[in-house]
Amino acid sequence: MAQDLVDGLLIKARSHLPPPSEPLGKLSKRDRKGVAVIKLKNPPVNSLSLEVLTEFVISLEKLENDKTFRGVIVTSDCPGIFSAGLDLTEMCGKSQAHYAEFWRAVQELWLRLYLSNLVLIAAINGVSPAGGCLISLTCDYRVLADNPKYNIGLNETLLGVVAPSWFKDTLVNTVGHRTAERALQLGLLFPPAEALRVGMVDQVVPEDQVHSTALSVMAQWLAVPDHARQLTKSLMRKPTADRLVKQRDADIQYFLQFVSRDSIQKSLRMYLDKLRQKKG
Ligand SMILES: CCCCCCCCC/C=C/C(=O)SCCNC(=O)CCNC(=O)[C@H](O)C(C)(C)COP(=O)(O)OP(=O)(O)OC[C@H]1O[C@@H](n2cnc3c(N)ncnc32)[C@H](O)[C@@H]1OP(=O)(O)O
Repeated sequence: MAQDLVDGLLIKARSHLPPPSEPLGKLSKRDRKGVAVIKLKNPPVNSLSLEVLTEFVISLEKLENDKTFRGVIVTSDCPGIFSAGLDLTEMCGKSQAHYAEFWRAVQELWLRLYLSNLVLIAAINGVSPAGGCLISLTCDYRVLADNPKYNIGLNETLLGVVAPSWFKDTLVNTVGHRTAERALQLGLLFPPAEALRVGMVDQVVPEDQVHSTALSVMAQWLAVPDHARQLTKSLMRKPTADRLVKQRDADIQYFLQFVSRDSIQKSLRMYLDKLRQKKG
């Protein structure tokens, strides 16, 4: 087992058998070949800082270019938290140049994940608001741990900000227009049973079965010839991705204008203060 620890992101690239302590589930040894595991590791809440976003993109690129790998399981190393979403401190009180660099990195990660040739399975082992939810939505399949605390959704409006059009598109492509419209306006975070009902996740399983289920699902997806599956994925997703590709700079400018507004800075600061005060 090759293991590589990058700042903020633990990558376990598994080209051989897992250690015997891990349950094999229903999988044969062959099924597990060529599957990497990307574990987000940026304690305490796996927020997506510029550094994490950058490392994530580099790791994906490495896996895409290494023909040993055909699938990736995306999961978390932080107990109870898949990802708290974009790092709010990257969007508060920083320079215009910083905002631009940060937003380009968010765009880049979304494009890489959404159009990845690899099979991506999200093993969601914790709460997953906003950007955390977005990461899982870019995957081909989502397995969520059955824990009432593990809410998932795009809650941006509750922070006083707006989910960008490509966040919205990703959700619409997953759950349909009406469900997305309601979820986005209300900033809904769905508990597991609701998330399953609306199609935000594909399966809800007991917490100790998330990883083994993700591996079983992976085997099913890897049984399909790569070229046919990849072209089909591209057919389904490229029109959505192209909308951002065609206007990346304009999207960054829009973000800059939006995030620089006093009212938005105030909303974000208040939200962060509220999180900090929670501790008491
Ligand atoms: C183009 C168009 C224009 C569009 C322009 C706008 C586009 C914006 C799109 C935004 C996308 C996003 O993802 S915005 C991010 C949305 N994320 C969220 O709402 C999640 C907020 N976090 C939480 O709800 C909770 O922290 C949760 C994840 C459940 C974990 O709860 P816990 O009790 O375990 O932990 P907490 O005590 O709350 O948090 C531990 C510490 O982590 C910090 N923290 C928590 N979440 C954080 C976060 N996202 N970023 C930074 N820091 C965070 C807290 O402040 C604490 O800091 P200390 O007190 O200092 O230790």
